[in-house]
Amino acid sequence: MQPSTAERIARLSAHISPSNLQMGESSMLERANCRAKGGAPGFKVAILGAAGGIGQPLAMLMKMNPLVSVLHLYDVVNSPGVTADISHMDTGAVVRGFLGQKELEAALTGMDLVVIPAGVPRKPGMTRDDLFNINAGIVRTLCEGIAKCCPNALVNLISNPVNSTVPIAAEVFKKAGIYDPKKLLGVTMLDVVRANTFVAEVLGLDPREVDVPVVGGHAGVTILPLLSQVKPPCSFTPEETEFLTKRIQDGGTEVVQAKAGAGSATLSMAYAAVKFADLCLRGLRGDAGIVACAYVDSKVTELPFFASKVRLGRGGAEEVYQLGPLNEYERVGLEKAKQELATSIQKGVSFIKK
Ligand SMILES: NC(=O)c1ccc[n+]([C@@H]2O[C@H](COP(=O)([O-])OP(=O)(O)OC[C@H]3O[C@@H](n4cnc5c(N)ncnc54)[C@H](O)[C@@H]3O)[C@@H](O)[C@H]2O)c1
Ligand SMILES: O=C(O)C[C@H](O)C(=O)O
Repeated sequence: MQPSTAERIARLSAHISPSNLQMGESSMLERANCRAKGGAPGFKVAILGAAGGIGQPLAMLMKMNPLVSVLHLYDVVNSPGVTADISHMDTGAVVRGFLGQKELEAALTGMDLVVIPAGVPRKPGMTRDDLFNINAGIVRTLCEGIAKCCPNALVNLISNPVNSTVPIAAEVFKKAGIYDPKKLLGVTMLDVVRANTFVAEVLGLDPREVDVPVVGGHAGVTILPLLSQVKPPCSFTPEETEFLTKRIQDGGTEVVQAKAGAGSATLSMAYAAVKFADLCLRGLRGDAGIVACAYVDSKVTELPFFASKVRLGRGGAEEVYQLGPLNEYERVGLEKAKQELATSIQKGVSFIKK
C-alpha cells in the first residue's frame, strides 16, 4: 500500500532532532518511527557517546544490523553530523540524532538496548583507573537518564574503567529503585576478541574457529584468559601461556602506545561492541544458547561483580556460569585479579554512596 502524504512528510523529517521540530511535526515524527517499527521489526538501540572514536564505527555497524529498527545517536558534540552521515546508509534502521544533555531523555525513551562508549580514553602512561575522575560522573549522569526514561533497557557499558563504572551504574540504578542485575553488562568482549586472535596466531588457526574464555575484569591483571579451556582443545607450553596471558592483558596498552596520544582502541572495540550487542539482541529475541563473556553482578566469586560466561536471554544475563576447572597458573592469576577488582569495585560504589 502507498503511504499517505502525512506519512511521506513524516519520513522526510525522520532525521530531525526533536528540539528542531515545529508544532505538529513531532506527531509526524512519531508516525515515522511507527512506520520504521512496522516496516522493519526489530529493537530500538541508543548509543551514548556516538560521535566518538568508538561511537562512530559502532553507529555504522549497528545501522547494518538487521535486528535494529531504530537507532538513536546521542553525544554532547557532533551528533547531528554523524547522524546525517549514517542515516544515508540504505539499511533498515531509522536513525535519529540527539545533541546535549537537554536531549538525553528523548534519546533514551523507549529504548530496548543502550550502549555506552561515552567518556575520555587513555593516553600513553595512563591506567584505565586514571580515567575514573572524568568518566565516573559521565556514567552517573547517563545512567540516571536510563533509570528515568528506559528502566527496562539492557545496558552495555563500555566506558572505562569498566571495573568501576559497572558498580557505579548499579548503584545509580539501586538508588532509583530499578536495578535489575541481569540487565547491566560491562563489555569485556574486546578481551575475548583479542584472546581469540592471539591464540589463533600461536596455533596457526583461523581466529573464527577459536574460543577463549576471558574472566575477571577489564584492566591489567584483572583480565584473566582461561587458556586451559580454549576451544578447540589444545595445550600450551609455560612460555606460551605466559606470553599469551601478558599479551591479552596488555592488548589495550599495545594500542594506546601505537596510537601515541591519539586515543585507545576504537575500531576493534566497535567491532567487539557490535558483536556483543548483537548477541544481546538475539537473546532479547528469544534465541536459545546465546553465551558470551561479560562483567556482571555475580556470585561466581566472593566479589559482587566479576566477568565470566553468561547466558543471554529475554531478560538479559539470565545465567552466570561458574569458571570451571582452573590450572595452577590460572588459580594464581585469579587471586591477583580478585585483589585488584575488589578495590576498583569499592571505588565505584563509594563514588555514588559518598
Ligand atoms: N570496554 C572496553 O573494552 C573499551 C575499549 C576501548 C575503549 N573503552 C573506553 O571507551 C571510552 C570512549 O573511548 P573513545 O575512544 O570512543 O573516546 P572518544 O573521546 O573518541 O569518544 C568519547 C565520546 O564520548 C562523548 N562524551 C563525553 N561526555 C559525554 C557525555 N556526558 N554524554 C555523552 N557523550 C559524552 C565525547 O563527546 C566523545 O564523542 C573511553 O572511556 C575508553 O577508555 C573501553
Ligand atoms: O586500553 C584502553 O584504555 C582501552 C580499552 O580498555 C582497551 O582494552 O583497548
